[in-house]
Amino acid sequence: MSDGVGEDQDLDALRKQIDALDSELLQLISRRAQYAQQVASIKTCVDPQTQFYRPEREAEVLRRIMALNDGPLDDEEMARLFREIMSACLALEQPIKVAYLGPEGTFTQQAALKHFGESAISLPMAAIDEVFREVEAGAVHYGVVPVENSTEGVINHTLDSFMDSSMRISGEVVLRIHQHLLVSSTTRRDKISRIYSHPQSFAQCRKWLDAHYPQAERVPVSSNAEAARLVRTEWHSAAIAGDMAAKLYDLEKIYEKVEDRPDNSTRFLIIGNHDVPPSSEDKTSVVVAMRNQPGALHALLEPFHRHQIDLTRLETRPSRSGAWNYVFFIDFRGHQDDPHVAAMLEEVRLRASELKVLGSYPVGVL
Ligand SMILES: O=C(O)C(=O)C[C@]1(C(=O)O)C=C[C@@H](O)C=C1
Repeated sequence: MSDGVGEDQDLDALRKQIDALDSELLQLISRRAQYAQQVASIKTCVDPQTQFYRPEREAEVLRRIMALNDGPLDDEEMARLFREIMSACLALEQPIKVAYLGPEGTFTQQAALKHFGESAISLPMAAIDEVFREVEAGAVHYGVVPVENSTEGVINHTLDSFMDSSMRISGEVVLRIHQHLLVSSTTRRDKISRIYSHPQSFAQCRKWLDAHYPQAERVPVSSNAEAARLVRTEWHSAAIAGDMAAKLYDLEKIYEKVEDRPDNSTRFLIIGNHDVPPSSEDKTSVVVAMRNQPGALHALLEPFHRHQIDLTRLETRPSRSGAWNYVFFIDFRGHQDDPHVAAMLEEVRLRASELKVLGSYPVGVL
């Protein structure tokens, strides 16, 4: 049995070691931040209109850290810590403004902070096209919009916005979506007769709700955060929403992770005004219009196959003009500057009635 004295001494000794390491870490992080400041002055010297945020470099930094990591913290955890250090360094160079599909507390805000880190200034927008407009107008540096969910499929509004816009995709981020049943401190838990949520979230939790709350009225609202807000005002209501909304409105989770599929995740796109140079692992997104004739889809896909380019997604949207008979959204591995990708795109351009490259960007790291 321990007398407590030896234990205290062991603890003291370990905490001294931790203090010493923290002092070293502090100095190292400060030196890193100074280097970032020097990088910023070189960038401004070379080009006064420079981009401070460099997605390809950030992806490389995080990938390198994950490859070097030997534990005990896992790779993702370590990358998240470095994500925050880099976010703070970038904020020293230039505070980065990011518009996202709001309101505050949505999964899109969570995705924005996961991608840019907590030092970014995140601004909620009421609709997807507003995010596009803010970026286009230069009111913010970047925008974040959802594009597809593993359970519910593509978010058409985002794809349609790309058809009318000159915005470029500069990154992607995938978020595991966990939905919870939330109540406030005044909710009568045995009397829940109404549940609020966004239609997509209802769809992701349909079976769970049928099994647990078959009688409750399901009221669709514009966002999960709005659902959480409404719960605060009604004693017989609950909301299906995520952690950020729960925290923002101080709600309690009475059931956690109620999504029907355990791998439920949403992919978000980062939109900006600039092309991103290659990193070691990139994806490209294009939108292609084909004439309405037999074999059109085969003609479109054949060059991808011949150049051995790996398709990661293919979506069709109805065209909105005569020229755009079939519109395909295609994602594939590789960067538009890679010679074999550039050659393939040239061939597709000849076969299509229109081809627009939406951007090449690093494959999501976190
Ligand atoms: O390497 C750069 O260009 C930097 O500005 C430094 C740094 C970093 O902290 O590592 C910061 C911001 C950029 O988005 C990328 C990397």
